[in-house]
Amino acid sequence: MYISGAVISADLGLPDVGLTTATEVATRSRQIARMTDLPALVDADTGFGEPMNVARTVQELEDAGVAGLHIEDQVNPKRCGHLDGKQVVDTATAVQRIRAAVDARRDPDLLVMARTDVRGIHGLDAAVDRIKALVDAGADAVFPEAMSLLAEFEAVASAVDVPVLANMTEFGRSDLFTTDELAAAGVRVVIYPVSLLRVAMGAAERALDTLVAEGSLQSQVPGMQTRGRLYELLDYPAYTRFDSTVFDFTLSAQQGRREGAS
Ligand SMILES: C[C@](O)(C(=O)O)[C@H](CC(=O)O)C(=O)O
Ligand SMILES: [Mg+2]
Repeated sequence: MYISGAVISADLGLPDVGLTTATEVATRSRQIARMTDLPALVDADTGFGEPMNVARTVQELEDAGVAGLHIEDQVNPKRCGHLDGKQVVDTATAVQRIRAAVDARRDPDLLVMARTDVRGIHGLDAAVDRIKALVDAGADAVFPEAMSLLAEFEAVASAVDVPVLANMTEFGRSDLFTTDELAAAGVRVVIYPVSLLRVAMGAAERALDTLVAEGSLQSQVPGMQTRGRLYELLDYPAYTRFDSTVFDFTLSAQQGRREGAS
């Protein structure tokens, strides 16, 4: 399960250009990680400062309950890896960030993933060299950003022994390869970082247009998550052990109230 920096930024009404703080990302990560038993991988951007800040970021995220995080080699202010005009730090600085992250973790199982944005600036060969240096520095997995061809993933996967991640973000540099295609290219982890935000916000905008056009959301109801499903996800029934009235409503009672009101 992936916790996206771009989505945390959007959630705060901010562009994804390094404006969020480590505290905001850790707080949101804690809220998300507690809702699932799946391992959570969080986007730690550049680590929020110098290598010493990277160390503190790693511990804050570890305390938030994530299973792993990735640190990238962009300069600050960072930007979406699929945009033009990115800049990266030199290899020594990138390596220092990863070393700081690896040394700072207290849980040896916390996954430290190194992301490199070099591909979009200096090309694939330079990206592969950078990735090898990051793995030598202790990275447990790698995230080659803004790749465009399957063959590029293959080149990275055959250059290192650690798992390789593919970023299948829409409207980016890469075609949206299938998981089978990526697996055949040696990729072991795939993220769809902003996809559910795009799906949900696409639906929200269409619903608002409908409300303006039709004066009601009635026609949208079949596409909505039901009240029952939401309550199931939030585990309402579990709270009846504290207060038996918490979950004593029925849909027919609601129906009755509606009819009574009309
Ligand atoms: C993966 C990513 O870092 C993110 O924050 O989710 C972004 C996603 C995006 O902007 O599409 C990225 O830089 O690729
Ligand atoms: Mg990001």
